[in-house]
Amino acid sequence: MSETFRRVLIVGTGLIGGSLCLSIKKECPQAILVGMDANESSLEEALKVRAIDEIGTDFVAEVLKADLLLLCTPVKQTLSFLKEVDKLSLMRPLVISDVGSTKGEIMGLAETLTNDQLSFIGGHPMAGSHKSGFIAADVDLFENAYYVLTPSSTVSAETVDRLQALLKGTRGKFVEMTAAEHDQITGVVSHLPHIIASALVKHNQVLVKQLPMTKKLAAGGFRDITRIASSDPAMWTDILLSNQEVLVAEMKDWQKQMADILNWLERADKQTIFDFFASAKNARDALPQRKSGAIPAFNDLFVQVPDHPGEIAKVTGILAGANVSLTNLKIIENREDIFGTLQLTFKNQQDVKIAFNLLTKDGGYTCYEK
Ligand SMILES: NC(=O)c1ccc[n+]([C@@H]2O[C@H](COP(=O)([O-])OP(=O)(O)OC[C@H]3O[C@@H](n4cnc5c(N)ncnc54)[C@H](O)[C@@H]3O)[C@@H](O)[C@H]2O)c1
Ligand SMILES: O=C(O)C(=O)C[C@]1(C(=O)O)C=C[C@@H](O)C=C1
Repeated sequence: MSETFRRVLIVGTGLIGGSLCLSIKKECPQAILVGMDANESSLEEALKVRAIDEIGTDFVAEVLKADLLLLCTPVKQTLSFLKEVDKLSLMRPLVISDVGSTKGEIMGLAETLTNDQLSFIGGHPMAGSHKSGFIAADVDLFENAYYVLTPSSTVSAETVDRLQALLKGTRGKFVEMTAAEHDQITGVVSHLPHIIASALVKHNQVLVKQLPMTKKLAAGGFRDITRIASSDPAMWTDILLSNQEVLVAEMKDWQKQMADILNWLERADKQTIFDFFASAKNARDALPQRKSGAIPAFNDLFVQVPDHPGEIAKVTGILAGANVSLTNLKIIENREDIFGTLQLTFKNQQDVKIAFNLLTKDGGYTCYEK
């Protein structure tokens, strides 16, 4: 049985770092988890629910004491931390891993580290959300999700085993691959779809200005395909710039595909259009089903409210009357001055269902879940 990590420093206790802390605490409660984050509220939330044991204040001092450093920040920030740690005089071995959505750039840097106390294992759990911060962290986020590891060339198999043992509570499926393979695959299945989702929302905005009803008619299809456009723009800027080469090639390919479809449409080529949809349907239907956990429930309810003073208090009053607590309430932009949308977030799906019934039946509100 290999030795476990005693003191773990997690930098970035947001969605991914926070979810990792929760799953480490579940299976390896003996590990001392020290959190650091630029956002104090994420740290305080994490400490409050004992996802971390301590809040660190001095990065260098904490690195010197840690056995494992988990970098859970946006990709470009992770690169800066790794460069900083490489310069330190470490008195004992330190294993470092990250969770960044791209692997080529970080592994390129990891292979040039000169500090012989460091071992770097790139990591990327393939599950997430459009939400950010510890508030969105979930102990089950990585259940049944692939967890990619890209150990650098000097790292021993035993060190990789130690990391996997610590992360056992994620219930992720660990898989090793090269950074280049990782970036090629995620470029296609994750990064390009994010660009397309955001471009679709931007495309829609033009018509929203001319025909405001566009917003209201955007139903399940538009909402499903654009959910990820609500993700953190800073994180996605880093991802695109970090996987630039792959994405430039993929976008050229995508443009070619769009040009082909445009051509079939202009020529009203019924058979080719049918074949396109049929082969896409077959491929989509053949995707492996994901078991519970990997697709997180967002516990959100969207409520349409008339733009009257006191309307928000009425909604929260109905929920308070039934003892249903909210974890977040957001007013979604409303330019029509007729109805606005409240995004209510609850602790679990059961509360979402109770709130849905109360607000539709007792309150007469129109509610939907995504
Ligand atoms: N969101 C996803 O779906 C997803 C999935 C897998 C991997 N990732 C990767 O995980 C990493 C974190 O993403 P996330 O979704 O948890 O984002 P997040 O915004 O929820 O968390 C990132 C945290 O890092 C903190 N941070 C940023 N710069 C910092 C700095 N200089 N010092 C200290 N703290 C700093 C932020 O305050 C934030 O709390 C990214 O590299 C991302 O590419 C994201
Ligand atoms: O489900 C989502 O919201 C995600 O965007 C998660 C998602 C993805 O599937 O593209 C996003 C980035 C990650 O690096 C891994 C997973």
